[in-house]
Amino acid sequence: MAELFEQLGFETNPLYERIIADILGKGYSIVDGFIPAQAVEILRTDLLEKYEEDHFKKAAIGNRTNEIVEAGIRGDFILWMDENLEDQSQKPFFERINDLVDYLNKTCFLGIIRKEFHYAVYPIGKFYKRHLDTFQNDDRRKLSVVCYLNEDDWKPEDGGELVLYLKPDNKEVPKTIYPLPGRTVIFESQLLEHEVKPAKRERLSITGWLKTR
Ligand SMILES: O=C(O)CCC(=O)C(=O)O
Ligand SMILES: [Fe+2]
Repeated sequence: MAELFEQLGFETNPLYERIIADILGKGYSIVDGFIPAQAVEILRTDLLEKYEEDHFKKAAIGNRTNEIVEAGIRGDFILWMDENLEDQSQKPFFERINDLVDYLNKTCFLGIIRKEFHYAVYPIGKFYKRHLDTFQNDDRRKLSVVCYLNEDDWKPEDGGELVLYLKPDNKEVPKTIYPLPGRTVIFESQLLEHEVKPAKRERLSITGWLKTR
């Protein structure tokens, strides 16, 4: 394959190849430093500014046209991001995502033509119960992408772990992932149930989906 890519003038990217192999092999990939530290800081400042200006809303369950706020299921606040606004703080993030999407489309025939991302804040004590990132009658979400924007001194005791419920050989194996700044988790939206454990400190992130259609 590498040789064919070479003939086509296509350069293989070892990191993206690792992400693809992870997802195909175990359904998820964790990439530390996917968002460089400086960009994380700029995004965090942007998020907090918008949060303090009250632009966020209580996150709902169901899709965008059928939303129900259920505090017993999820307690985070979100703000949808709009790439077209060309917000300078968000530009490096979207460039990074678009580069990955281009690569996935060239190599995996995933046909990702849409994406949606939102900032999320989990205030202290808030969580998101076990769920799947797909809706009834809507299977457009292929990959879920979560990028953490927490402070550098985030510790395991701060809670807010993402738990992926893996099912190798049909046996359930929980995988706990700490929301460390710059860390990005990519997983199969339709296959992997997951939850966010209660945050013991304000927890900041970007969550999004790479979609077909
Ligand atoms: O923030 C996370 O770690 C995951 C968030 C999540 O599962 C969601 O927003 O659907
Ligand atoms: Fe989710």
